Amino acid sequence: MSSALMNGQAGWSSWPAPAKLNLFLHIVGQRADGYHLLQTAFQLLDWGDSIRLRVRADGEISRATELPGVSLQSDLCLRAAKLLQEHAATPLGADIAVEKRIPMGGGLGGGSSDAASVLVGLNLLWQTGLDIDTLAALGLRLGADVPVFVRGHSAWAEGIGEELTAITLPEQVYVILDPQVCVPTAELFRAPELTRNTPRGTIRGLVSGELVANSFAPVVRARFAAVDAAMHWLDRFGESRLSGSGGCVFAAVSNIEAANAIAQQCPPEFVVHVARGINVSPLLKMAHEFSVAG
Ligand SMILES: C[C@](O)(CO)[C@H](O)COP(=O)(O)OP(=O)(O)OC[C@H]1O[C@@H](n2ccc(N)nc2=O)[C@H](O)[C@@H]1O
Ligand SMILES: Nc1ncnc2c1ncn2[C@@H]1O[C@H](COP(=O)(O)OP(=O)(O)OP(=O)(O)O)[C@@H](O)[C@H]1O
Repeated sequence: MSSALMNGQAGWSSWPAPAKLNLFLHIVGQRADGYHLLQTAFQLLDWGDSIRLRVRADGEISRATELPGVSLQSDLCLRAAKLLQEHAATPLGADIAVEKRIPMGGGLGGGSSDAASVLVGLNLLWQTGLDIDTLAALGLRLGADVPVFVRGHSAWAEGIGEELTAITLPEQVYVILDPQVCVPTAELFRAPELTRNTPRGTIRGLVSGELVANSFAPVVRARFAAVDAAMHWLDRFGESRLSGSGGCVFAAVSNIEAANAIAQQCPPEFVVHVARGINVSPLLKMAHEFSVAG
């Protein structure tokens, strides 16, 4: 492996795990097993977590950094590594460190992206040779949002989020507000007041800017006052939207300078991030560089 891909400490390599926004999200039905059918647009961002991986010869899979509030059993990075290890029947193990920037339970897909980066990174480091379709299918067993991060392209999504069509969107700047509330996704999907028959949209509608609604927004705004307040505040600068099941909210702005000016005015109860939409994930680029470096 090229030494340029190692991050200086013996045996460790660093893998990006970008955040996502759901540019819109329509819940259009429900499957017999209770999972919801939706339409959404996943916009990958140039901002996110970093995962560091180090191969172990003894087969152990171990967490090298603490993830507050996340037990070893529920840690998506450890679960991703174990799933790949079992599926590929490799005797190798790994140490996994996460540099967390994406707020947990914020609707920005942090846990899912971390899991995807572990799957893609270890598949290369362990030389298990699984193709992207197999990795995406393994990822889907960990969460509905994992496949888009494995495939590494902003995408139109249907089904439960796994039927993906890569799309190329303008690389827009976004101001993202984190109202610092952890919204439990499963509980939101169970909400009796959730609209489950939103009319279907089209990619053309997305591109023309008609599709901005999120079926979760009325429910989340009614249940979490901080999310409602964040959307009200952001509405002064652009049409605010909810990402995923929340609690993070965002608005598109014309350029970085405008975004930074808005960020500077942000009230202290919200954490603000400025990020740019990207069509291709840095994970995909890293995987390519790694493969080329051999
Ligand atoms: C809201 C979104 O973030 C939009 O991108 C995703 O649909 C949620 O994806 P995720 O966080 O990866 O969620 P998962 O871990 O797969 O699912 C958590 C729980 O939410 C419910 N769930 C999830 C996805 C879906 N399409 N329908 C559901 O009803 C299920 O009860 C599931 O047990
Ligand atoms: N590596 C991880 N990073 C973040 N959360 C993790 C991780 N591993 C397990 N989790 C658990 O998963 C839960 C959801 O985390 P995540 O940050 O992906 O939420 P989210 O952004 O709302 O996801 P989504 O947008 O996919 O619904 C967390 O509350 C946490 O308990």
